[in-house]
Amino acid sequence: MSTIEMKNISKIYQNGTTKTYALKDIQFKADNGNFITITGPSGAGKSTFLEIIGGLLTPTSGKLLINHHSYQNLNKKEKEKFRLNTLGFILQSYNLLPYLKVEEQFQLVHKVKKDNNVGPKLWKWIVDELGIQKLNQQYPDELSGGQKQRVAIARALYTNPQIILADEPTASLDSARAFKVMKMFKQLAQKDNKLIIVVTHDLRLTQFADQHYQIIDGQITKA
Ligand SMILES: Nc1ncnc2c1ncn2[C@@H]1O[C@H](COP(=O)(O)OP(=O)(O)OP(=O)(O)O)[C@@H](O)[C@H]1O
Repeated sequence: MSTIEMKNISKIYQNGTTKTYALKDIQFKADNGNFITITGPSGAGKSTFLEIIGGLLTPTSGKLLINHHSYQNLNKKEKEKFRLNTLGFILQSYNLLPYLKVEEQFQLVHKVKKDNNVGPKLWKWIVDELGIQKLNQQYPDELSGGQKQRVAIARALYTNPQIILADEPTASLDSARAFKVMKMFKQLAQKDNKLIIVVTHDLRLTQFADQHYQIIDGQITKA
């Protein structure tokens, strides 16, 4: 069972004397088995929201509960363990290592997390769904933007995370590919009981989600 809960989360960025109120008193709860999309205009706070859940950013105030435990109370090692074992993060920048072939990108993940990664059957399904079967021997700079994005999605799924956070995971994909990825996420939530949260500009993607939220001006509402 994986649950994320945000209680009165606010985030203020401060640059010199300039304050930006990126998130304002957010209340949010999500359970495993759900595929959730979050849309909103540019600068509304979507990435900030996702990065706080993923532990990449610390909120200015409020509480983040993961599986009913306070994330902020975990020590550094426990936070690293949670991120490695439970979380899959698909970032806007693909973050592929330029000197590794595609198959080596996955092997590297395996070196870092040896156990409880995806089994061969699920991995084959993921690779087929993403259409990356033939890319194993390519280096990132030999791939198109869409191919890089699909490899980055596969890499995040390799560790078989319970919670998947994705920031604009289909920005470089054409509509058909983007919809295929959404269907894959929906299936992973339903069949493998994962919690998947996708932040996107693309309103068409919300049709695949179990729940859809909007973030506007730092505030979240269920759509
Ligand atoms: N490191 C930072 N320092 C200062 N302000 C920031 C920082 N990161 C984000 N902001 C500001 O916080 C607000 C929310 O930004 P955020 O990136 O979360 O929005 P977003 O909805 O993800 O936007 P986009 O869709 O364009 O990626 C914006 O006003 C942004 O300019």
